[in-house]
Amino acid sequence: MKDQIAIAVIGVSKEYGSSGGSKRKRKESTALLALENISLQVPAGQFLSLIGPSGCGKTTLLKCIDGLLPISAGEIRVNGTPIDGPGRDRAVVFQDFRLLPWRTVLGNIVFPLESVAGTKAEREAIAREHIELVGLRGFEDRYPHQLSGGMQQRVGIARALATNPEILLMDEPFGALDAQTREVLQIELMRIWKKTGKTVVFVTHSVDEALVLSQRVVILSGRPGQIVQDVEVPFGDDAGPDEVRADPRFPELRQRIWHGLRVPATDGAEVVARSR
Ligand SMILES: Nc1ncnc2c1ncn2[C@@H]1O[C@H](COP(=O)(O)OP(=O)(O)OP(=O)(O)O)[C@@H](O)[C@H]1O
Repeated sequence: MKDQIAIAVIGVSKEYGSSGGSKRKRKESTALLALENISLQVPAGQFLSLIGPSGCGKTTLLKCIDGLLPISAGEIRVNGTPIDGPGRDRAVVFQDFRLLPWRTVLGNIVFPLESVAGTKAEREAIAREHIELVGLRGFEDRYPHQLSGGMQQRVGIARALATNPEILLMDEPFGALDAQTREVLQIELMRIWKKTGKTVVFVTHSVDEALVLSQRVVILSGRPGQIVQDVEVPFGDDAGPDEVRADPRFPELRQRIWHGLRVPATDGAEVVARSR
């Protein structure tokens, strides 16, 4: 299982505004090359972070892997099979949680299970297991507006995991949270990742967050996004945020990633990233 390739991105490019209409019309329209010739293999169970300047195509790549967005060139395979749309083997966690406001915590987590076979009692039992996993026992009957941002994102993570996808795609999941909540959820996510063994692709703007969480950091250039560096993170899966930051190798790695982020965009886009 460990050496199996969960996600293979093979020579993928993505151009927005390039489908439909005549060739001349497409050229005249505002076609935009977001990703260019991305190739990436993610072994099963790996925690990989994608980092890059704003607008470099991180979300686009995540959506392409999810199958939500058609690609313009190349191929994406999940467990060796080319994808042609979203599938139950993948789930996404969004920055803005995207919970159903009229449903309780339990109702939100049950929701994706409703299209899956099983009785109501079975679905609720699975949802309760995941409520427990993300530390929300006792909050089953609360509505999203009654929860803090951090708690809402715990629901988002539980909902994504409830259908037992093999791959978790996380699009800046902690970007909307304050620094303290963010760190608490980073620790929680590490615990959940180790317990579930999911393959995780995690988009972030934060170099520190990428280093604290991941086994590997892939750096994209400014638009069109291309892979400029692929960095193995050596701190080990059991190192918490404080230990990672205290590691003598941390400053050098951090510097190396920052350097990678300074590769100028071919279209002159601004290079932006956050240190935390
Ligand atoms: N639906 C769309 N139609 C046209 N262009 C789009 C669309 N979605 C994204 N883009 C453009 O594609 C480029 C990549 O966008 P994307 O959101 O993937 O970048 P990102 O790296 O995730 O950005 P950020 O870090 O700011 O969230 C940007 O220039 C964006 O304006």
